Amino acid sequence: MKLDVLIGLAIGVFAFLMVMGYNVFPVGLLFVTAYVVWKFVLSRQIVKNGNGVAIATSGVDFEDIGGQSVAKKELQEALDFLLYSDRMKALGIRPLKGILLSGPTGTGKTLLAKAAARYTNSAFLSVSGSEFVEMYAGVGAERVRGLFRRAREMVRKEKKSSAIIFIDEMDILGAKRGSNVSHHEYDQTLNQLLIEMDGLKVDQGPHVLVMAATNRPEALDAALLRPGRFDRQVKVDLPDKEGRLAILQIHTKNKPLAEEVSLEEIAHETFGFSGAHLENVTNEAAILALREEAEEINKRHLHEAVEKVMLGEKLDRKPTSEELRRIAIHESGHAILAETVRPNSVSQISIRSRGNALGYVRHYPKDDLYLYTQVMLEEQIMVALAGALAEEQILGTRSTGAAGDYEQALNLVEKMLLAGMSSLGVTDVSLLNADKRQAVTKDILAELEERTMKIIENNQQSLLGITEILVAEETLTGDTLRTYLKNAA
Ligand SMILES: Nc1ncnc2c1ncn2[C@@H]1O[C@H](COP(=O)(O)OP(=O)(O)OP(=O)(O)O)[C@@H](O)[C@H]1O
Ligand SMILES: [Zn+2]
Repeated sequence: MKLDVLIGLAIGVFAFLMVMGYNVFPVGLLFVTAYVVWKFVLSRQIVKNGNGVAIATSGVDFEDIGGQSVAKKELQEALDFLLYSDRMKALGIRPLKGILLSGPTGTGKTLLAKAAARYTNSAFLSVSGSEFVEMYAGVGAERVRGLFRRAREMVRKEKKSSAIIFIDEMDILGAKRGSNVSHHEYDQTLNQLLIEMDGLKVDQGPHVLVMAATNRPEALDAALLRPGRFDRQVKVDLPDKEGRLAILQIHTKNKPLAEEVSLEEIAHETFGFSGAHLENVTNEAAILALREEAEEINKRHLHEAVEKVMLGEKLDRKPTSEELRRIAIHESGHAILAETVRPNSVSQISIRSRGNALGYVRHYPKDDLYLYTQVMLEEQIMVALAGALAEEQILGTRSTGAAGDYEQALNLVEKMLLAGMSSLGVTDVSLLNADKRQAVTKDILAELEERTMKIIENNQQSLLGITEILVAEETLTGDTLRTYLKNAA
């Protein structure tokens, strides 16, 4: 190698100079130290990128994962194949080689893989699919080979019974082959992975289990899902209310919560949040408490943290007072409609701009619903339309602030059409021409607008009253809103 020749030459020159009586020893020492450090860093780099990062698994147990009871159960059942491999072997059952975890980001797939390693007393190696993306042909495939080699080494060194290789972002490495010419390199890498998995035998050396995670299972090459490869699939979904509560409990275990705090309530309000979002909420709440030098995390800290995670940071630009009043009218319109068609459904109204929402009304979801009736869809559309209609009723004009509402309303109308809930009855919507479709949509919206406007007209005094409170206070809880409406009636 060129470098070695250079080093040899350098040593020669230094030796010559020393013999000639020059004191070059300190300079030489400096060079040697620099070389050793460089070499060390480089070798670490190769291990890190090439063979996966070994991660200590201590600390993650299945109990540390909130909710996901179905995923946990399926996973544990699959892992029992590994734990009782002797019994499996006796019965001639094919060894378990791959498990695919699929689901949205932040739902705990990595946590599940770590817990799996602990459950089965396995060495744990974690890599990301993106680490295999290289410009040089063959590098990715070589990395895959190195990864399996290293997994077997770790089993021996750490005296474990097996190894689990966790590949995050599997879709980057395992995308459908041949779908893109420039992906030729991934194809080789994927082939190598399949070869390694096919070569895994129970009676030869330590057992290696591959766990992969993806949020786009449909993008994976079908060859990966064949028996003997990733033949177990575990779906990891967003947590339901009970799951959210469990996750909140886990992440507040070491945090001082005020007596008044109800995690149930927070779980109720955070429909659609992932585990990672919820962890973020508890952390943000603690930061807020710290900022206020409070000793405990109270209700308000948690509510603000939910808002922050949901809508991003506060906008820098403050709307003018005229704009604020319009926003307040708009949000009051949404809120009054919501309380009329579905009493007790509003959880909070705000005219504080965050992210790209100027103001918002938060609703309590009807416990995680999967089916909608026509009445419910119509009510939702009316709530969406009410913002702009309130503006029109009080100020005489609508504004661009309602664009998002219209989009939502149109989506809901689309749902109704598809479900046969329009004057067309049950029909293949895709066969309708655009004009026909638009005419039906228009009819539905016109009728609902009329009904919405009536409700707004009947409640104009309350609408103005709530607007004033909002302008003064910026936010209003659902309870305060209901008390106000009751007193106004
Ligand atoms: N079910 C859960 N219970 C407790 N904490 C959770 C749960 N799900 C997610 N978290 C929190 O979110 C963080 C991220 O989760 P994790 O990395 O496991 O998600 P992931 O599904 O692998 O996401 P990605 O697809 O983005 O890699 C965890 O470190 C944990 O703090
Ligand atoms: Zn709106």
